[in-house]
Amino acid sequence: MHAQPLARPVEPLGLAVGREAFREGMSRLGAAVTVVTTDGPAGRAGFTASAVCSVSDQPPSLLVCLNRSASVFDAFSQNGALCVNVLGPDHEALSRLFGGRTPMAERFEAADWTASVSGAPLLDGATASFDCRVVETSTFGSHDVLFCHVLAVRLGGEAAGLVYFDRRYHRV
Ligand SMILES: NC(=O)c1ccc[n+]([C@@H]2O[C@H](COP(=O)([O-])OP(=O)(O)OC[C@H]3O[C@@H](n4cnc5c(N)ncnc54)[C@H](O)[C@@H]3O)[C@@H](O)[C@H]2O)c1
Ligand SMILES: Cc1cc2c(cc1C)N(C[C@H](O)[C@H](O)[C@H](O)COP(=O)(O)O)c1[nH]c(=O)[nH]c(=O)c1N2
Repeated sequence: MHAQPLARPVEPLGLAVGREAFREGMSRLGAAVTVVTTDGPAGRAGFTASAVCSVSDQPPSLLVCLNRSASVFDAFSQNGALCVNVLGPDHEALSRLFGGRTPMAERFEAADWTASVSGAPLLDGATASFDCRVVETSTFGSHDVLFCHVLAVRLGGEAAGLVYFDRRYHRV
């Protein structure tokens, strides 16, 4: 039998990869919703993040992508500690509050928090919380990628979550 030639006619893929096409595609990559917090010399801050990912279990580590234009950027880069709080099905309003343009005090007033080992606020009632020390930072495009060593994990009572998909929240 003869092997098929590898070259195939190029199919039109649709949208050229500009900013809009990229975002349109990414809107279909569903992601868990988290509120990432910090506290320390540069003060308390927090923001909603979906660009959070497990890196390695040895050492236990994860990454968070943070836009350098966010109001919280200086606090995160100076404190060097953060907590990733995985949101549950009832946390949609909290996600909106931490999703921008709300004064920091107002964001934190909407929930109860416990100080973690790193000093970053742990969200009471989170599905899971990862208390972290930032060990390395890479700058790429508009974002900094914060590589974090996980110091402690706290699990909530129920394994239920909130996913952002197609620009809407979905309870899982
Ligand atoms: N990674 C991120 O920084 C990120 C992720 C999700 C949402 N957001 C923010 O929330 C707003 C609303 O988002 P939406 O999902 O409802 O609609 P959208 O059309 O702005 O974004 C669609 C998807 O594109 C990606 N995206 C959006 N802005 C990005 C950015 N600056 N850098 C990298 N990826 C980005 C995300 O995966 C997002 O879910 C956005 O304007 C953005 O500021 C940022
Ligand atoms: C569902 C969802 C998911 C994300 C965001 C928003 C929303 C609604 N935002 C945006 C981020 O939360 C927002 O820019 C910060 O709250 C900072 O806003 P201020 O600059 O403080 O107004 C966001 N930003 C970021 O830097 N990395 C991320 O992964 C995400 N993910």
